[in-house]
This record gives sequence, structure tokens and C-alpha cells, in this order.
Amino acid sequence: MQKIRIKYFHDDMEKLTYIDGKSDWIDLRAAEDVEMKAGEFKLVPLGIAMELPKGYEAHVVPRSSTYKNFGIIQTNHMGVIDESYCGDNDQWFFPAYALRDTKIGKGDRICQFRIMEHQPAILFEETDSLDHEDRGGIGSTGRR
Ligand SMILES: O=c1ccn([C@H]2C[C@H](O)[C@@H](COP(=O)(O)OP(=O)(O)OP(=O)(O)O)O2)c(=O)[nH]1
Repeated sequence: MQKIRIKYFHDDMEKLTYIDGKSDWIDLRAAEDVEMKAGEFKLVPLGIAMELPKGYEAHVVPRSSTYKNFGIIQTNHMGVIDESYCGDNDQWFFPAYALRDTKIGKGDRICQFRIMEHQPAILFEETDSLDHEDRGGIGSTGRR
């Protein structure tokens, strides 16, 4: 088991739970009641900060049911939490765009995250030709 040091910003928040065997993505909750009008953007606080393991980052995505339940989408599509984002005030946020008037309750599970190892260090080596056949662009393999 990998240990992660976590700070909760509110005493009455439900603690994160890792449900072994079902999914290794961990649900995150809104840390306050949020009301949004259609077309509004808001950074919804998630009420936690973490010290990620060395060599890891975290990826945050919406739950599949988030749009159905709340009518919001995540504006960055996938949030990347850097390893260096580990200060006492580095609270995680969910950037939300509302497509309808909506209410999110404190404690509602709106997104999920997992940790991922960093990619290897990369050195770009410039060339005039990559010496491979073109694959063909977006949609080039057709619809069926
Ligand atoms: O959905 C997200 C995405 C990011 N973050 C936090 C963690 C991350 O480490 C930090 C910066 O994110 P990123 O580098 O993606 O944002 P940026 O727009 O490039 O800002 P910065 O100038 O701070 O790098 O913001 C969140 O809380 N939620």
C-alpha cells in the first residue's frame, strides 16, 4: 500500500476512501455548497491538499454521472495536480462550467482522481524527416 499524507480543510468533511477491488479511482467531494447559474464558471473547492508520492502526479476527471447530476463540465477536461502542489494552502479545486442552473451540495462527490508516475525526462532531437509512412489524419480510417 502506498501512503499519502493528506490535509483536510474542514473537520466535518468525509475522509477519502480507497475501495480496493472496485475501481482504483478515488472520489472527491465539493467542500462547500455551490450554486451556479447556466453559463457560470466556478472553481469548486475540494477541501483537501496532499503530499503526492515522489515521482507521481495526480489526474482529476469528472465522475461519469457528474453531468447528469449537476449539469456541470470540467473546463480543463482533466486536471493535473503537480507533485510540487503540496503546500498547506495548495487546496485541490474542480474548475466547473454550468450548462444549466444548478446546486452542488457540500459533500457531493463530483470528481475522481488517481495518481500516475511521471513520464521519463525528454530530449527533443530536431530532424527534417521522421522516416516513416504517414498514418493519415483525423477520421482517415472512416466511420465503420
Ligand atoms: O483541475 C485542477 C488543475 C490544477 N489544480 C492545481 C494543481 C496544479 O498543480 C496547479 C496548477 O495547475 P496547472 O499547471 O495545470 O495550471 P496552470 O494554468 O498552468 O497554472 P500554473 O501557472 O499555476 O502552472 O493547480 C487544481 O487544483 N485542479
